[in-house]
Amino acid sequence: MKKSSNSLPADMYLFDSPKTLQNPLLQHREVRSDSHPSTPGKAKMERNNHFGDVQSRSYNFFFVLCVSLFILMAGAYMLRSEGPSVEKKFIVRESESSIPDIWRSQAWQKSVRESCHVKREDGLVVLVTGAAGFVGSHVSLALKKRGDGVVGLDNFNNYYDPQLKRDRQKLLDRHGIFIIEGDINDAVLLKELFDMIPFTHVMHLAAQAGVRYALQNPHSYVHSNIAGLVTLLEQCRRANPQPAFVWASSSSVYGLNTKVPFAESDRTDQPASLYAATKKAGEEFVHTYNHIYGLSITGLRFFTVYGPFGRPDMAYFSFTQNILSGKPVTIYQGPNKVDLARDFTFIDDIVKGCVAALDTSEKSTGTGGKKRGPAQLRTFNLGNTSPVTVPTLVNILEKHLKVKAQKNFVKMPRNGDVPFTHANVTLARTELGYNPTTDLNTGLKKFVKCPTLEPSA
Ligand SMILES: O=C(O)[C@H]1O[C@H](OP(=O)(O)OP(=O)(O)OC[C@H]2O[C@@H](n3ccc(=O)[nH]c3=O)[C@H](O)[C@@H]2O)[C@H](O)[C@@H](O)[C@H]1O
Repeated sequence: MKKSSNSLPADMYLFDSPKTLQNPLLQHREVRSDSHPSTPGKAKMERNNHFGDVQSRSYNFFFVLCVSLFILMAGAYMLRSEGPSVEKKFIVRESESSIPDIWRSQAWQKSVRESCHVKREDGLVVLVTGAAGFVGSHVSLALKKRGDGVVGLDNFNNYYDPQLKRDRQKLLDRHGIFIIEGDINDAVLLKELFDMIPFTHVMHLAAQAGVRYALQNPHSYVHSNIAGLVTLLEQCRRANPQPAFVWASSSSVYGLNTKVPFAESDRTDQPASLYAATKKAGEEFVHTYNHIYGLSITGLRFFTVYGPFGRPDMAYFSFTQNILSGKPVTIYQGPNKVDLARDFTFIDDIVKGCVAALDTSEKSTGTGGKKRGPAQLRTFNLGNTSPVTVPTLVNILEKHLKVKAQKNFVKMPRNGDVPFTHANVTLARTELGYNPTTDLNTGLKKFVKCPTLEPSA
């Protein structure tokens, strides 16, 4: 068993410039209404009354049919269009003829190769998906700083302010990490990339995150967390050499499980949200790829990760913005006004868990799509092991911000939330040397100092 000794230098938290972060839920896609069916002509009806009646009735029928079809199609389109237009950047290229010139350019290929350059003995060569995201940017930096080769892949979608992702990209760029702007559903891009670089590992962190947003845009979860995952796994199983695959599942897979603390062997067949259902589905898919193709796979169930450079859609972040701008915070409560609780886990602890998972991954056993023997398949909880209630989270924020919060307590809506999470990390401790050391008070103090924070507009 190898243990990770990675630690993160303080300068990884420095942003180029503070930015005001927008609420992604306020963005809407416009619905087109300029395509009406054409009206049937009158001329033939006037030439023959009888035939005209029949024809008129069939024209009327045809007209009603067209209008009904139009309404159905418009309705379907409007349903798909709710919420931010996260889907607009999705690209599914089907042939090599559609490869953009830039990928063929020497400059682009040089950027990819240099980013993947390994600077330590036995260093890894890692593709990090979601590298402009919260966890992805931190993990990429940690790997690069110890001498591994790292290239990122991110579609820079607008689920939350893409400027934050661009700021992370600039930081990674300063450390020699190139992020390819592309989608995990783009099989042609993936093939091109794997043909160029023999990745030893894939750290798959790209996902449609957020529990409550799944009510508004379920398709984006299916697209990223299921279709995108399968596209990436397809590429990994065909690759020669096959990389070891480490990916982000979620504490949300425990769903309605009431046995605490949550252990990896507990029930995960009762998801409470569509987000959870897609992560659980992902766990089933990776099992299949391990079984059929010999891919070495490690799934990490993250428990409510927070910290500097974080996600503005999460409660600790949006609460901070609201407190700073004098707006109330809405605190959900369970039945009988029971406080909700989360096993909030600080980003540095999560990064150590991710790096340790990469370091302890065994090689995949297949080559070029054929399994040669059984391969490693693991699942670990990465949590903090000490749940904290949401009102306590707000109290800690008030203390560090030195501002009193206006608190609105409301009954928890039926939005996919679960009342509490609590990780048992015995397995990760034993096999990864995982040892979370940052309590919520210390972690939020670091978060509040992050220069990206500004009051909400
Ligand atoms: O571990 C995970 O698997 C997930 O963690 C995270 O989900 P959650 O644990 O739901 O975090 P987060 O939104 O910060 O809400 C925290 C608490 O505040 C409560 N909450 C939230 C909003 C609000 O307005 N009021 C409120 O009380 C809310 O009811 C909850 O009790 C990731 O977003 C998700 O992508 C996934 O990774």
